[in-house]
Amino acid sequence: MTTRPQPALAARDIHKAYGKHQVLRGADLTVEPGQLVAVVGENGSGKSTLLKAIAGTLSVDSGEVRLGGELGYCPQDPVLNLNLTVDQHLQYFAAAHKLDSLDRAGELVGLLGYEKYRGTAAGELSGGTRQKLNLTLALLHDPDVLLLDEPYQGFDWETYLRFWDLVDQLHERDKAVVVITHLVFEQERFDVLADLVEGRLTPRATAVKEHSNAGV
Ligand SMILES: Nc1ncnc2c1ncn2[C@@H]1O[C@H](COP(=O)(O)OP(=O)(O)OP(=O)(O)O)[C@@H](O)[C@H]1O
Repeated sequence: MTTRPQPALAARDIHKAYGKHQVLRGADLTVEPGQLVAVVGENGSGKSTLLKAIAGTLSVDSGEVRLGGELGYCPQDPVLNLNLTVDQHLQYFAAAHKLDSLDRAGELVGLLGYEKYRGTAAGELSGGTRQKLNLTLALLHDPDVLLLDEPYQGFDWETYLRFWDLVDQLHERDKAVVVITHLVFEQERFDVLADLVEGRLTPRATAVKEHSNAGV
């Protein structure tokens, strides 16, 4: 008998209603290590609700989420303390994750190109730079499973391309990455597109990556 390696993420039969509005109706999502999955769907179809449910920041009505490693979650709206500087955020999050150094933080700040704002309070940052900090905080502890909710909102083109360099590096290092996206032109970057329709996910292997194991 062969044993399959444990998936990085397995969400099963997730149901979530807001009052009488049933948003998730048995959504399933399995992501293997090294897999890059896009969650696509119309506005209001429940993509952010699904990521919050998987991240555990929103309680669900039923269903189960299993993680094969540490989780990093980049929510759509940055959760920052507007009075704290970029460096203070990095220090506090590093302490919360019990990291020995800020090396990875420095690397990420350099990669996303916002070193000059390290001493600036979050409240004084532009929306795009705040989003860079939001993404940095999600990646700081080098998680195995990453949930990114439209992570490049407000990024200029150069930063957008750097974001994809970063995702490529994570992909190569066998991290599992789930990205909510609206951009049709970037969909070929993914191993799997998962359509969220009527509260359930349906996988499609992307044309260029049909070899990959569509794990939804
Ligand atoms: N806290 C809440 N209370 C009540 N309804 C909510 C709440 N959050 C979301 N909803 C509703 O649930 C549905 C799904 O919302 P969600 O934000 O998950 O969709 P989405 O697919 O991420 O949308 P978008 O593409 O616009 O970001 C929407 O109809 C939304 O109005």
